[in-house]
Amino acid sequence: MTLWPGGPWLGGTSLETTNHWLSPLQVPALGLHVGGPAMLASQKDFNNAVSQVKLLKEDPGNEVKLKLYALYKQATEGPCNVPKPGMLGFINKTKWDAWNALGSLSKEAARQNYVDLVSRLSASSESPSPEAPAADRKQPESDSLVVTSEDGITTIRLNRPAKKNALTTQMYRDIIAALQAASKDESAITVLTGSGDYYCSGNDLTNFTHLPAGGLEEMARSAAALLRDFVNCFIDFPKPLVAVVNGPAVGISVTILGLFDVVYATDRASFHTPFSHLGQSPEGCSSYTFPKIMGSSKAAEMLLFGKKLTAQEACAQGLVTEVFPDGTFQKEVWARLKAYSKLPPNAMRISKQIIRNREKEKLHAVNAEESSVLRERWQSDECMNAIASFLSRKVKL
Ligand SMILES: CCCCC/C=C/C(=O)SCCNC(=O)CCNC(=O)[C@H](O)C(C)(C)COP(=O)(O)OP(=O)(O)OC[C@H]1O[C@@H](n2cnc3c(N)ncnc32)[C@H](O)[C@@H]1OP(=O)(O)O
Repeated sequence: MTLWPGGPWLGGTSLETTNHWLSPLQVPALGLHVGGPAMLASQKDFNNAVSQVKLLKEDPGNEVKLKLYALYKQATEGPCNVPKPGMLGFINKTKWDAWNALGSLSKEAARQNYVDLVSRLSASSESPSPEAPAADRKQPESDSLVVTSEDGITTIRLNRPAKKNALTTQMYRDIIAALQAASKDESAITVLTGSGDYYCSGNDLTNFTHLPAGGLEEMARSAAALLRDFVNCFIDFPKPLVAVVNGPAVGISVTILGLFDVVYATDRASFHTPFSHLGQSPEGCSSYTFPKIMGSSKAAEMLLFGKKLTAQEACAQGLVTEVFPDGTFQKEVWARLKAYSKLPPNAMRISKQIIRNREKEKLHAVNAEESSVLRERWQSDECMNAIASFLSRKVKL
């Protein structure tokens, strides 16, 4: 099926015959009204992305083209308000459905999602080979992350036990690179875990003390961009992704659990999202995934009031798949994962796709919004004071 014959809305010619498969999107992107939070992609970024699409080396397929089409329309015209085409106009109806499915997504968020999608497509069309063997994997820049591949399992291990595996800026970047490599390597399953007694104590609060030349505003801008890229990698990760939660988890290490396929926890683990205490707001798509997983009032208790859950409570709420006694945790979990890793990898990928795909655009929109809100929060007195209190040892969570 081609989705791109000339249609009454866009007046393009058949893309397959002209070899300009996205020509319908080349509607002049000039003179469009755009506003919204400064954090989201600018009009210039959007125009660049529209141009970049024409340079993609590979046709991304109809499903992706449909997404690009819907996001373009939403970004330039806002929510779909044209009449639904009749049953006979099948292609136009498919396009209309895609646009309409974006609901009331703001023009700004649609523009951001369009830019993100094009950037991911450009990156993957530039990658030299679809399968990067583990031996060729670029190793993380620091020892704080250890990536290994064995028995069909790629393991990304946070390795900063003296700091409770708090995530430095470099670690976010290394995790992004590790996930990108794992998505293309030969392993069937990817695992995130921690070294030592903690799984992860969340964002390293000293990240906020390294002020760049542009000051607080620039620090918040670049942290929000990094956060968005980091979370996007989890949203888009194509293989089964398992968290092996070897101890307490705090902040972003908890929120992204909603983007994992399976979460195994030791009975020593706890799950804590103290965002209000820190003058911050939820990320990792938890403002969307947590209410879906555990219901809105349980999610609010965690995300607004910072209620810490035990492993058993988190399991009862659906955030954790299964809890194991600490003494046998590693043995039991790895034995199980080794058995799962022998299942046919393509079947697992495809099943994950079916389960997750229809949520992806929504998750990208949520991620863009959460990052944008946090960019403001990080510049607030509430947040600055909370971080100063932790760093001066006045407060511990
Ligand atoms: C760019 C993307 C941003 C994404 C936004 C993310 C948001 C979040 O993740 S919010 C959550 C942030 N995390 C925290 O607020 C946790 C802060 N840490 C603590 O409250 C405690 O350290 C603890 C409860 C996690 C552990 O307490 P305890 O067992 O008593 O151990 P210590 O406090 O002595 O910790 C040992 C050592 O580690 C340092 N450390 C621990 N966590 C962090 C952290 N998140 N950031 C920076 N440093 C951390 C702690 O300061 C100690 O260091 P030393 O004193 O040098 O030994």
